[in-house]
Amino acid sequence: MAIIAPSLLAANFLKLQEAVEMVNSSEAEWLHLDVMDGQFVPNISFGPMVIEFVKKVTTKVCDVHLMIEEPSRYFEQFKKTGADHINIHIETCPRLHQDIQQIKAMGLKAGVAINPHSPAWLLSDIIRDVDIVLVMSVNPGFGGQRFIPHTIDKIKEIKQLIVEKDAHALINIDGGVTLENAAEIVAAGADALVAGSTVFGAKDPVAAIHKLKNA
Ligand SMILES: O=C(CO)[C@@H](O)[C@H](O)COP(=O)(O)O
Ligand SMILES: [Co+2]
Repeated sequence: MAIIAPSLLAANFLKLQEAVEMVNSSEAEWLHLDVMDGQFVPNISFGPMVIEFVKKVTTKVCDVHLMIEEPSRYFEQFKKTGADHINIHIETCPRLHQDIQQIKAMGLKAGVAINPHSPAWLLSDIIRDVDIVLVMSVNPGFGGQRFIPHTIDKIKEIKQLIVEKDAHALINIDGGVTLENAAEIVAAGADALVAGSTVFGAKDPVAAIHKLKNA
């Protein structure tokens, strides 16, 4: 069964506490928090101040996805406000190895996120150092987009790389995950699924999480 990480980006921001409490009452293990800076991605979402309040209510693991330029400037701040995982993009980090070591030295799990255009082999020399690979199955910046089909092959390639390199990273898929495609994504090798609109757009979000988990 996959780990489920509902993305708060799709919640009603006027009712964030209700959204976090709904996730608390569900079978989800992680809470995915999308931080966007209007530079690396065209959208601006929320930052450490919001996460600090979310952390006071959530009982789940805080999986922070940094879609920002020079993310290392903010590692300390995100740790302080409650991140358990910090995911950074391979596309924004010229010193990725150093940044990953820094996240782990703070006692957090380190994830590397990879955009749809970046090939799986780029992970070859970092895969043994990371706890999570966050595979973007949409172009980052917005919720509610359609899953890019070639991600399925990419998941298989990354899974193979993990086996070949005797690595232990979890594969987390982010973007366009639905009740219809979740089973195929898990069958390809995904360990975790981020879901924004599928969860928060559902009439019964707790049931949607249950269905994703059992996909
Ligand atoms: O990082 C991102 C988007 O950039 C995601 O985490 C989205 O928030 C997922 O939303 P859905 O595609 O599930 O609606
Ligand atoms: Co995300």
